[in-house]
Amino acid sequence: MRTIGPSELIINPDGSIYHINLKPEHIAPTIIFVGDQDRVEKVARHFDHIEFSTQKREFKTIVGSIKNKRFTVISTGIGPDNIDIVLNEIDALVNIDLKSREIKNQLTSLEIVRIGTSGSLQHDIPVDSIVLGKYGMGFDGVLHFYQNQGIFETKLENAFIDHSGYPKERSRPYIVKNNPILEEKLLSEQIFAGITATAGGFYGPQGRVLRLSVQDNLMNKKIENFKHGQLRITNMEMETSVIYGLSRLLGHRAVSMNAIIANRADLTFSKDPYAAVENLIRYTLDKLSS
Ligand SMILES: O=P(O)(O)O[C@H]1O[C@H](CO)[C@@H](O)[C@H]1O
Ligand SMILES: O=c1cc[nH]c(=O)[nH]1
Repeated sequence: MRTIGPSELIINPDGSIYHINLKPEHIAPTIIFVGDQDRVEKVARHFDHIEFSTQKREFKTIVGSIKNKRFTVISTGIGPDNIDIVLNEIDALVNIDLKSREIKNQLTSLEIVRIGTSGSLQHDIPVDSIVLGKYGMGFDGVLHFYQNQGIFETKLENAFIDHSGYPKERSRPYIVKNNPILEEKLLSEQIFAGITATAGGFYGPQGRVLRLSVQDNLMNKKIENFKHGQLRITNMEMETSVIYGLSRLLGHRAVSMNAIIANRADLTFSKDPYAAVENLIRYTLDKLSS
């Protein structure tokens, strides 16, 4: 059995894992990811009981329960690179024996739900609505650093690359499906569903122009126009592709839910983004705890 060295799996003196400062007992079967550390308490406000709370850097965690169902809610901060840290460390807490530094024989599969914010790319998906990502489309490149055979939707990727004339000097966009059983639990007629695109930045990588021009100012239009059967790219944010990709590789079940706070096609922004997020928190917790 392979032993994982101290430079690769870093354990703090108190026995917690390096960045997120958690121990195995802090990982509930259902994990909620939020970007903003202040959103952790907004989720936990709905818990009947709170058992633990901690924070290191942008990674704030509260463990609690609703009707005896246990949740760990953790802030991931901004961006796909942070998901690489949080998801690998959470997986290590359940699937690696921290004492022997060996991978366990019996692996645990977690339910992972992102409660995030995002920009809509479609005129008919307005601000303050909710979008569930059936697929994550990664412009970020993180999944290309892993052995990723069998998890990508290659046909769909090729159709998008042909449609958009995606620049060769960027990393190849990759597409990974969510967990359909968890999707069924979370979907309803009240919300939109489609491909959630993930960018490695908020401005240029999402086609926003302030002082700097972008390499291809038609890219958002091409993303908006892409159709594959019934599927289209609904929204853009900065985490979903890596959540879906790493969850598939590690055997976890993930779905990403986003409150639409900006409409990029209409150039509009929510008048009350906090109310939109609160609405998504209530919707998601209700579905997960019923
Ligand atoms: O509100 P959160 O969950 O952080 O999500 C979105 O907001 C951040 C950018 O403002 C990115 O993390 C993006 O994905
Ligand atoms: O447009 C948006 C809105 C929220 N988060 C993003 O990453 N993009």
